Amino acid sequence: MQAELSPMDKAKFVAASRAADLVEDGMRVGLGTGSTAAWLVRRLGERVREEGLKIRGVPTSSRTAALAREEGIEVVSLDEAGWLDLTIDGADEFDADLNLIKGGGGALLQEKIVATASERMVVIADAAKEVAHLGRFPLPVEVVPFGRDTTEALIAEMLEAMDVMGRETRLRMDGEVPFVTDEGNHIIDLHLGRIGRPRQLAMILNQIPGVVENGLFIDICDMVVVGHSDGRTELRDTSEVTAGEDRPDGTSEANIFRDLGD
Ligand SMILES: O=C(CO)[C@H](O)[C@H](O)COP(=O)(O)O
Repeated sequence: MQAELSPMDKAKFVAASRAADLVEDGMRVGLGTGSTAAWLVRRLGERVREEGLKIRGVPTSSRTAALAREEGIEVVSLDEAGWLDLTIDGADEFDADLNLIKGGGGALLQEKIVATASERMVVIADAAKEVAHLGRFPLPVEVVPFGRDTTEALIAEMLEAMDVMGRETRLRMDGEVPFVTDEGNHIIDLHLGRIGRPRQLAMILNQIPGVVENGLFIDICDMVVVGHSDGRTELRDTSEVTAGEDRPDGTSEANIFRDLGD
């Protein structure tokens, strides 16, 4: 099956496989949402079945919860688990400071709550997700349905006042109807092009009545596992860059590290 993977899926697969090796027996693990996180959940399911790995998983969406159960992972709520040892999730973009845009899959609210409740957050991403400046990917903002158009107008006004480059706001649709999140909210995607001050933007967005949460993850991610389509993986954290090898056939050489320097 894996011989048929597209180059991007191979990259996602190797990143997810390498991150799955960070999970240890007894851990309470936040399980991300999206196609990369789905590889992680499948790999953890294999480890549960084959190695008898015992973990409690806290999913970040109903989709991930269903997949984790299918894979035989014990699923618990965040409140049952309390503080988590590790969360592993995908991202739409990451920069050199490991700040992120997330929410392309519409699960940003649970993802941010779960990641924030974790001792450590590791992002798994194909190399195309790395950017010099956040904002090429539309920034998702979760809003309550009540007064949605007014909230959107307030966001647009704020973007103008902040002199943000691109200012297009677009309600996310699911066919003919607005996309609805697991919490029953809607998403407005902000097409900004480049976000000069992500920290400020994240704080200001959340001050607007009607905004529930935004997809900027600032100072939350501790490490990014970057996957390449040739099977290579690299680890990024804010202080160093290291690289290793993984194979897209599912076998792992994850302990081979090579220092890439600056
Ligand atoms: O934030 C997310 C879901 O809300 C995802 O992690 C993000 O959209 C990346 O998805 P994928 O792994 O499919 O590229």
